Amino acid sequence: YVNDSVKWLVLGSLIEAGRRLGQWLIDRWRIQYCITLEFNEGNPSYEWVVNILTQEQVWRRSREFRVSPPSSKLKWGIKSGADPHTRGNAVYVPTYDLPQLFRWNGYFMEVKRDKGFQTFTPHGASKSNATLYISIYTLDMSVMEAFVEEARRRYVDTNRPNVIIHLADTPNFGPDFIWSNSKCKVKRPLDSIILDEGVIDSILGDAREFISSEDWYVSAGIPHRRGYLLYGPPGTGKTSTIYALAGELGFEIYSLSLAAGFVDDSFLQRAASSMPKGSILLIEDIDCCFSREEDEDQIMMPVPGMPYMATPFGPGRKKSSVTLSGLLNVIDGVGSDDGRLFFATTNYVDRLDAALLRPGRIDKKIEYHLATKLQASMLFTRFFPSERFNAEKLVASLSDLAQTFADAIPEHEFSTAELQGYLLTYKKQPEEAVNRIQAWIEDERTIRRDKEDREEKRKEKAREKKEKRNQQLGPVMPATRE
Ligand SMILES: Nc1ncnc2c1ncn2[C@@H]1O[C@H](COP(=O)(O)OP(=O)(O)OP(=O)(O)O)[C@@H](O)[C@H]1O
Repeated sequence: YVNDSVKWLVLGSLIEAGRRLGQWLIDRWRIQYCITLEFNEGNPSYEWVVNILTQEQVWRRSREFRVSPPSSKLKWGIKSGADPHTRGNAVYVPTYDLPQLFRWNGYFMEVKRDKGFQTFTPHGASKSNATLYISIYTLDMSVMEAFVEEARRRYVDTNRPNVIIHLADTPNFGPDFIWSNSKCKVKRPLDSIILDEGVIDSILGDAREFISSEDWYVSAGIPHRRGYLLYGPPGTGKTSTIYALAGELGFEIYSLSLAAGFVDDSFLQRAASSMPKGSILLIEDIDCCFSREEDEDQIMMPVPGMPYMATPFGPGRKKSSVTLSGLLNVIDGVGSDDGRLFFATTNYVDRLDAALLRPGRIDKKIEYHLATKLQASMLFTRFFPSERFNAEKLVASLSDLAQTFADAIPEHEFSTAELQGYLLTYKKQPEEAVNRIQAWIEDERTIRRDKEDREEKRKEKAREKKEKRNQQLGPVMPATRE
């Protein structure tokens, strides 16, 4: 009995030792003959690899799926030959928690996904940043590059009918987790943007000329970058112009707003440096990082523990955490040798610093205006094209209606977005839209007057509060260093 036990013990030990040796050999073999690539969610390359895995149908043998509504951020839903009109009730996202083996170009590869850790933003939202690991069984390093390049190329091809807009709209807690949200928009035709004649063509021509003259920039020793500032009142088509241009040029947009509290110098720097070639950096509300000394509502807030020191920004004041030097550093660095485009938008051009506006940073400034009569007429015609409306049923012709509509619209008083909003309420009744326009204008004017009165009262109250507080505090010393 003892002999038998010893025999089994020795045999068991031998089997375990053999198993460990086998595992060790497999691990050694993997380390020697396998290249592993890591793709982090929030980095553009994650989207590329997801797209190629979807096209290669790597998920065919997957048995675990996460079900998402189709309206959610569809990183995995971007299918080959993406049809923007396809509608399903749900999207099935393979989880890849177990390694999946597949072949690409004759090479064996393995994909595994790590769910990542849950991060919580100061606003309470949670997000996990997943990581994909792709192991390629080869000694040839060039396969790695070929795979990533192919993934990128296919991603661009897949989304050719669309414009991809990456948004940095969540505070990030990791170095690679910046572009947290991607939207896939159907390309907007340039002629659907109603602007003064030649405006769009001049920007497009300028951008094309810039893209095609990389060699010239290099030989002249000039950084290959081009900056555009689109400024003017809200709702006049600045953002729409950039989206339409990106579609025309086949560029992806990387968009962030300086008004977002979590965007600071370091975030901006990382965001700009994680953009690939052939993309546009779009900074909205660029005026946010310039303080306004003339702001009447500034409330001097006492610094805790130092009653005679004060900071100029009261609670709730929207001031970006990005500094001017941080912003300029990013603009100077954006694609200095990569031919990337930089677009900025603002509603307050007079608040911008001259350092930002100098050529080399902003090369072209385009002003947007509130709608003219001509724009109103063109908008009307776009809303009510003659092919869609049976002219016989209308008392007046569509062109006459467009003219009457335009005549009623005062020049430079309403934005194109406001007119669009009005026309949307009558999208099937062109005559009704014309008949009611005067009443709408009167209503809008009353609403604006009321708003202005309220704003005036609010400012008055803030001024009184400020004076009262200053009297209580005594003289306010500026916060200076000895
Ligand atoms: N000139 C225009 N031509 C066509 N559509 C326009 C125009 N201006 C505004 N619109 C429409 O109004 C809406 C808002 O436009 P958009 O976001 O481009 O304005 P914006 O100038 O960027 O505003 P903001 O300064 O508030 O960001 C969009 O749906 C767009 O289609």
